[in-house]
Amino acid sequence: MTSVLESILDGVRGDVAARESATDLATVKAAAAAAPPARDAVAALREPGIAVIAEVKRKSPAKGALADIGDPASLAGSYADGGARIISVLTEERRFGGSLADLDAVRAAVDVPVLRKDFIVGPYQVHEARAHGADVVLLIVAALEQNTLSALLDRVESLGMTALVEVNNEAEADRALQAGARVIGVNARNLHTLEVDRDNFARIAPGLPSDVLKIAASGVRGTADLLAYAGAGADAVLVGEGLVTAKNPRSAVSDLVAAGSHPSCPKPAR
Ligand SMILES: O=C(O)c1ccccc1NCC(=O)[C@H](O)[C@H](O)COP(=O)(O)O
Repeated sequence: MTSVLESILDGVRGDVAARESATDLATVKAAAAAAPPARDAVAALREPGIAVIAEVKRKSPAKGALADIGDPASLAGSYADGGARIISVLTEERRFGGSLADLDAVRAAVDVPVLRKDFIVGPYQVHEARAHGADVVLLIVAALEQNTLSALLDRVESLGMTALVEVNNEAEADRALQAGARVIGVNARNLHTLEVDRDNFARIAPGLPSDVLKIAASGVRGTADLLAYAGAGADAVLVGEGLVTAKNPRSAVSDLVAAGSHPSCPKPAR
């Protein structure tokens, strides 16, 4: 049976092929080269306290419609005002309702680094990300052969961006390290089954080198989850649903930021 991830990837490959036949790689590369330099996301993640990466997420395969986000720039502005260190923008269209136009709008609205959150399958999307102002690009280990993962990571870094390499188990974490990942996201959500296991981070993070930045992704509903992830060694949490469904996204972010910088919060393990 086709897993959720495989079916997302099938759609993404078709969409990338269509965009590439409209605008060729050379044109996208030139636009990327002309873009202002990428912001330093690693420095942002290394600031004191647990970093909050706040996501612009309209819908998802797991939950369906989450939020009617008419103005992603305004939402991103609220996240940044609340203290988010990085804004994550889901650009996948079919299953998440995102777009590169969302990335453009968010890039223009905030000064903090912006993550292109998508299902990257090849170099075209990496150059596209840079051309649209992304500073960070997500690479999902489960979606990529090892040689492709290593090549894409090198390409992301060669464009001055940071690769956030996502894993869901120890074998994927080993592959991320082998590829040279310096920023690893441990997703609580299994992208094949959509099952969320918040203990996943605590199982995997202790096996990662101390100089690797560790991001706990998915399933953060409030400060208790942030504190649990911090106690297990997280440098940052990545939050989507909990923020887009909040009555006041700015205060939801600032509550998380306050919890993550309170003296009683476990310090990032670096
Ligand atoms: O969110 C999903 O349903 C999903 C399904 C399949 C692949 C990826 C998916 N989500 C991407 C993410 O990693 C999350 O958007 C991100 O970690 C935030 O998660 P949450 O805070 O639980 O919305």
